[in-house]
Amino acid sequence: MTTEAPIIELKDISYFYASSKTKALDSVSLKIYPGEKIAILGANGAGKSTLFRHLNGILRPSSGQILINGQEITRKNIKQVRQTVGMVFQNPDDQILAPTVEQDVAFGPMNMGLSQEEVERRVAEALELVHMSGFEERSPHHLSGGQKKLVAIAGILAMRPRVVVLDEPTAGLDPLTASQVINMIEEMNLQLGITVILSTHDVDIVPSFAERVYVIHDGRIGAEGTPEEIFSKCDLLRNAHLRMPRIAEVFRLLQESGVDADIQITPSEARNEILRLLRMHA
Ligand SMILES: Nc1ncnc2c1ncn2[C@@H]1O[C@H](COP(=O)(O)OP(=O)(O)OP(=O)(O)O)[C@@H](O)[C@H]1O
Repeated sequence: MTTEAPIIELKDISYFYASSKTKALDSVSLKIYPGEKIAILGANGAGKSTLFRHLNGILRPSSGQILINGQEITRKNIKQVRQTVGMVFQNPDDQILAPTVEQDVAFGPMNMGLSQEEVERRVAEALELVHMSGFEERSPHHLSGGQKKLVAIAGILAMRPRVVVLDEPTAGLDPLTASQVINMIEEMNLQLGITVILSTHDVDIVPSFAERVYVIHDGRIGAEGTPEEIFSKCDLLRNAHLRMPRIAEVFRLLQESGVDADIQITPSEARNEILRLLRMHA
């Protein structure tokens, strides 16, 4: 965490869907700092998408305050807010509208009033970043789910936002495509300094991706901390309908069998711990 001011701050946000009489968010407070990689971890129906829809002004809170770059979202600054906070929706079909990939990725930068030359430059750059160069003339609707997701991310990157919010970016993707999408998200954080916030219920992708995790359950923030802190709270995870990462479960089973192992949550830390145990017992 840095000493900089938060780029996103939520103060005591609540949201009530009148149609389903659901309090989807209940006094949610959080702070996101520039350059961070954040995971919002929660089970189905926990409130992740509702939370995200507040971050670029799609929904207005029933109560509480949202500050983007220190400013409340107003009708006047909403365009600027959406250029600061780019949103990648769960279902790429909600986002992809143009007949070709190129036109689709160009949509955002064109709406920003940029010159044709600049739009073309940004489209080429964004497609290269998501490894989709060569797909310019293809119809987005005839791409695979993973490719559609990458085109949707390119469309957001072309606007050069400071923050990218991704709602369940790996949902419905096969394991290889899911890890390619996560790698690509990490690259955009590392190379472009973009703050990344993703939501997921996939506990196995969180440890190697996130620097900080917020656990959301029934519209409330249940915990905040590093992945190590979060995944040491077994009761909290169980109450939130989540679990430990598979790797950590192996170490818990070893502990139950009497092995003096420390619980690890990433493959590389797991390897180090196993090597340590092997050396100890050699
Ligand atoms: N448009 C809506 N109208 C009425 N109720 C809604 C609407 N969208 C969500 N809800 C309700 O609000 C609660 C939170 O839903 P939300 O979609 O934010 O959860 P989520 O964590 O994103 O879930 P998932 O992982 O299943 O996508 C749920 O109880 C849901 O039924």
